[in-house]
Amino acid sequence: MTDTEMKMVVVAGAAGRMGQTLLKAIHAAAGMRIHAAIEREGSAAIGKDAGDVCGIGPIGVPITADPLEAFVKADAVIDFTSPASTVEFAALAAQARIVHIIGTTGCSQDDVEKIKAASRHARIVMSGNMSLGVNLLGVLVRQAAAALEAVNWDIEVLEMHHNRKVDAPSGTALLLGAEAAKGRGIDLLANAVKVRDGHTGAREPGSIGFATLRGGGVIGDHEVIFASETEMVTLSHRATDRSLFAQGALRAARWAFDKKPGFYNMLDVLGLDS
Ligand SMILES: NC(=O)C1=CN([C@@H]2O[C@H](COP(=O)(O)OP(=O)(O)OC[C@H]3O[C@@H](n4cnc5c(N)ncnc54)[C@H](OP(=O)(O)O)[C@@H]3O)[C@@H](O)[C@H]2O)C=CC1
Ligand SMILES: O=C(O)C1=N[C@H](C(=O)O)C[C@H](O)C1
Repeated sequence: MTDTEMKMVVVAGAAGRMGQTLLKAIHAAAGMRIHAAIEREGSAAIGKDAGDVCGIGPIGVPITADPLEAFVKADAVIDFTSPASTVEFAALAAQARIVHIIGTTGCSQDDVEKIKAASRHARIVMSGNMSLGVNLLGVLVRQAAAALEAVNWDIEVLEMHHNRKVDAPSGTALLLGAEAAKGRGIDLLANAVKVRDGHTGAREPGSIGFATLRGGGVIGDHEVIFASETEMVTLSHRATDRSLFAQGALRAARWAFDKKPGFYNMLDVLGLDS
């Protein structure tokens, strides 16, 4: 391992589902070190050893609520937290000139603009899904949407997640919807139907519909359905272990290390056609 490789990594939201998964993945990764682990001010995890929190035993890294101190000598921060904290961390990552990997979903357009502004000085990779499979699926959805013309084929995106998820539709569903819109040459925001309730009227031709299911411990299921009068094509992905997302995030951090400041996504990291 040399100074030209990713080493010192900060985990934001260290006590969360993804935070714990990331701590374990970084601890096991060749050449990478858990430089710091941070949580929200007032969290019950503050002061605890990050290794104890994620179940690998003590590693001598206490969880703190001081992101600036954590970022200053770090190479990267990996952040699966909440929109407000992610916007704050992007500004601090820019100040510290480090890599910022963002898995947080549910960010508003305004949040994304602020994150993009921070990417003038930070190398930021942001994606609603860090897995190879979902990003490949996105490329396939774009191709299918381009090939199956809107006049005959309706597009619906269905997702199911665990009962603790707080945002809807999922970041992945929106990523897949965006790829479908790209394939059709339309704007997703102007054509998305995210809620149906009551007397909705007939389906708007050319729209892209979203349906959200929540229940149990489902890690992440997604389907993109192309439906015509006479046939149906379904492209789908199922995540069966959260370590999938952590491995994608580590890959993104390594990739971003020698890049120029900028706003990147997983298609850039994976070298898939964008
Ligand atoms: N892109 C991808 O591939 C994936 C994205 N995700 C996304 O990642 C995010 C987190 O998911 P998940 O781990 O399941 O959620 P959790 O709620 O389990 O974890 C989020 C953690 O972040 C903490 N947090 C909130 N605010 C701050 C702050 N200001 N500073 C430090 N820590 C903070 C939370 O603390 P507290 O609970 O005290 O608020 C919590 O411990 C979600 O947006 C989810 O959709 C998840 C999986 C894959
Ligand atoms: O909150 C989750 O758990 C997940 N969130 C991401 C999303 O919103 O798509 C990715 C994954 O599906 C798990």
